[in-house]
Amino acid sequence: MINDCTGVILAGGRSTRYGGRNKALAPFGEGRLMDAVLRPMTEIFGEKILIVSRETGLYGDFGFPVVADVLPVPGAATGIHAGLFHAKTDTVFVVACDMPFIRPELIRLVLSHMHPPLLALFPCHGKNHLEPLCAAYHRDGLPVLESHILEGKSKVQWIFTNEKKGLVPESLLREADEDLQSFININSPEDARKAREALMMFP
Ligand SMILES: Nc1nc2c(ncn2[C@@H]2O[C@H](COP(=O)(O)OP(=O)(O)OP(=O)(O)O)[C@@H](O)[C@H]2O)c(=O)[nH]1
Repeated sequence: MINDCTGVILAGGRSTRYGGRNKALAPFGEGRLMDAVLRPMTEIFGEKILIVSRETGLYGDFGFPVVADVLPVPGAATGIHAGLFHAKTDTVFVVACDMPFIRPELIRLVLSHMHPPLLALFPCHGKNHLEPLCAAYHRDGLPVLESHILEGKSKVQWIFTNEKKGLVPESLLREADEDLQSFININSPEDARKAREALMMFP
């Protein structure tokens, strides 16, 4: 178990592409989509997990603290900001509530490369495709994150300067997760249907 880091699950989205029904609570496997994300996260972080949302009343029955966004700008970046703001550790590992195939090995790999002076560390695969919603962040990045969000910039992967930003290359990622399934995310009911099928074939 990793002690000096908090696992943060982003769950304050509007699920527009999911038809407006909260996808975090959608049935998935033997539980809900959120349960599928919580399982690998608890394997790594134990009790040290925060669920971050605009509304804090939605997730009380998952057994983890639910904390509220701090900035009034909707978006995943605001959730990351709130995770860093509320966490009691300097480092957080953030994952979206719609990434049910995230592998504990991948989380461990990313965190093993998170060292000063990095403020953010992103998995990188394909043609320079960064994964800001499955990444590690340091508390010292809060001010820069906050000012960019308030300026209306939401692409977290481009907020940090090159010296403060690290990338975990695809070759290393594949050692932890050969097919990079960790990065599959569920946006629509059709995505969920395909993922449930995959789950039945490869439980
Ligand atoms: N805390 C918090 N999380 C957010 C917010 N907006 C999005 N998220 C989360 O960020 C992750 C990625 O969100 P998206 O899939 O891009 O957006 P979404 O709102 O969930 O879905 P769409 O409305 O279909 O775009 C999901 O885990 C969301 O729950 C927000 O304002 N606050």
